[in-house]
Amino acid sequence: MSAPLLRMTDVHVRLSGSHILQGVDLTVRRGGVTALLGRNGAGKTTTVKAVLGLVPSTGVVEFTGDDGRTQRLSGRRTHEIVRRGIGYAPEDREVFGGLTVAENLTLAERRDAPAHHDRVYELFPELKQRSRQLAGTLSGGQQQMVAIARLLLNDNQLLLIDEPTKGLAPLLVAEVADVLARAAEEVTILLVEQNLTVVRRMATDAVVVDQGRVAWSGSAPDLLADADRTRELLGVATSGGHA
Ligand SMILES: Nc1ncnc2c1ncn2[C@@H]1O[C@H](COP(=O)(O)OP(=O)(O)OP(=O)(O)O)[C@@H](O)[C@H]1O
Repeated sequence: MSAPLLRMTDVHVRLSGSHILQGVDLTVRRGGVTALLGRNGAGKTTTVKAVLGLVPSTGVVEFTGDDGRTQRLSGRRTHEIVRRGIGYAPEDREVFGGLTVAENLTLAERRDAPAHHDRVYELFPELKQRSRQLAGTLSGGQQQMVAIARLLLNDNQLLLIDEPTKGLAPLLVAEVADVLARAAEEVTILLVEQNLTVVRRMATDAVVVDQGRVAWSGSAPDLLADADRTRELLGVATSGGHA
């Protein structure tokens, strides 16, 4: 069996004197969408930041790229980690509102690698139509589309996407879920997501974090099919397929 794309082993994070991650062990399988789930404050964002070297951590984070080489990410600087082919869409999207859609994409180009504008516009024809529109005037869902499109511009192998549907109205949630589904056809995704309808739609695998530790991991459909377990782990009901 080939190595997982990403493996975290016994990762600890301490911030401002608090022990936030207390030995996280998780893997992200190549080719799927792994949902990173958990209650508010469980440690999901911190887990993603630990992969990227955005918070100080101990433990091991390993990445096995398409070339089959396993590389240790822990201890490396964020720009080196990103250059390995790991894209990040943070919770607040960070789209440049005063720039056009096209300018937002151009800014995401990496100097040392080809950028795939054609691929992005093919995947998201809406962005082609709106390429001259200021990103700040886009809907929340469309801004999220720009944020994800920027990640697909480069040859990333793993996307870390943090709560892309947070604070969006239901119609926009559906729009963003479409965007994610299109992105997932191209690249492996680790998705922090509280909306279980979105998780149900695309997640192949799930990891549940609770109080800085992994409380459950396995098949996402299996988890969501088990209403009692989902309620116990996430504190939400799954009846009717809605979060
Ligand atoms: N810089 C920091 N200093 C101190 N505590 C922090 C810091 N950053 C995060 N925390 C705490 O770490 C815990 C985990 O935060 P994290 O953002 O990883 O949770 P989360 O699972 O992503 O939550 P949410 O779903 O609410 O976004 C929280 O209790 C949070 O208050």
